[in-house]
Amino acid sequence: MTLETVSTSKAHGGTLGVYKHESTSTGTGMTFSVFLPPQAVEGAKLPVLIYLSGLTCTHANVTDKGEYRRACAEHGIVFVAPDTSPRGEGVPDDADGAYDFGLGAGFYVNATQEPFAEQYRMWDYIADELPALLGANFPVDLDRMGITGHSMGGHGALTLGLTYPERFKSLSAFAPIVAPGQVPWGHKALGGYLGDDRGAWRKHDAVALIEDGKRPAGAVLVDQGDADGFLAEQLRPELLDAACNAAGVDLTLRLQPGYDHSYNFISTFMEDHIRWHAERL
Ligand SMILES: N[C@@H](CCC(=O)N[C@@H](CS)C(=O)NCC(=O)O)C(=O)O
Repeated sequence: MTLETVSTSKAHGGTLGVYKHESTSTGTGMTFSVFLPPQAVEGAKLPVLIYLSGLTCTHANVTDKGEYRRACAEHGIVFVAPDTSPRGEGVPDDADGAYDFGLGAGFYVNATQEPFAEQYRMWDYIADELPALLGANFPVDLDRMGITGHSMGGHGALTLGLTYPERFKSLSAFAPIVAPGQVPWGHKALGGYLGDDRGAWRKHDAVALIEDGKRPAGAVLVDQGDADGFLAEQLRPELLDAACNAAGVDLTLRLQPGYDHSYNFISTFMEDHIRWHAERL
């Protein structure tokens, strides 16, 4: 597992790095960023937070606009931002080049449908390969790992956190797709990657996972802007609220007045999410 360092730069007393490696999950090169806070001194093992990005993003969107570094430096959290899909020569994309499927839209599943099945293996990448890579190359304590994300990445965080509560000890999301089986983005992505078997979709649908008995490691924080243009059709946080209420899952769902779907919203509440994870890791 060789890592290539693309860049490093000092920030808030720590180091922001961008790294590349050849992924065994996707069979492609994958790029991610890591912020090491100043507490990352020789011999330290720090809690780590993985942030999964949304549609159209690479590692760079949250790295440039997420404004997480000051809070991570304060709380001693390592922040990791992976890409949202495999990329590179020969990696298939949406047939029409649409933004909501294919490149930049891996939806954090292992695809079973051709021509995506070989490389679109973002579930394995985030659940297994990336943590192992972090453990081998950075001063992280994998027993103190949390997960968060935005929109499609919020969906990834919720489904991974619900499926592997022993791995992801803290969980939050910004404007997540909570029930892809019930909304257009999810129908397209889960149908395209997993085929027509809706039973397979349920393993990648946070609301269905809760209905089917999965539980997160602890309480869950979700922030959602009420001026988000995707709220009513694609995100539908009320479905998560209802599932959590029925199942006794401790969900803090905050509807934030006036906020949209952008990084202006995410960066506003990022500090709260870093603190949420720091208190639980
Ligand atoms: N306006 C976008 C829709 C996709 C979108 O809003 N993507 C969100 C995540 S779901 C995002 O973070 N975009 C990148 C950014 O704002 O930097 C498009 O049509 O390309």
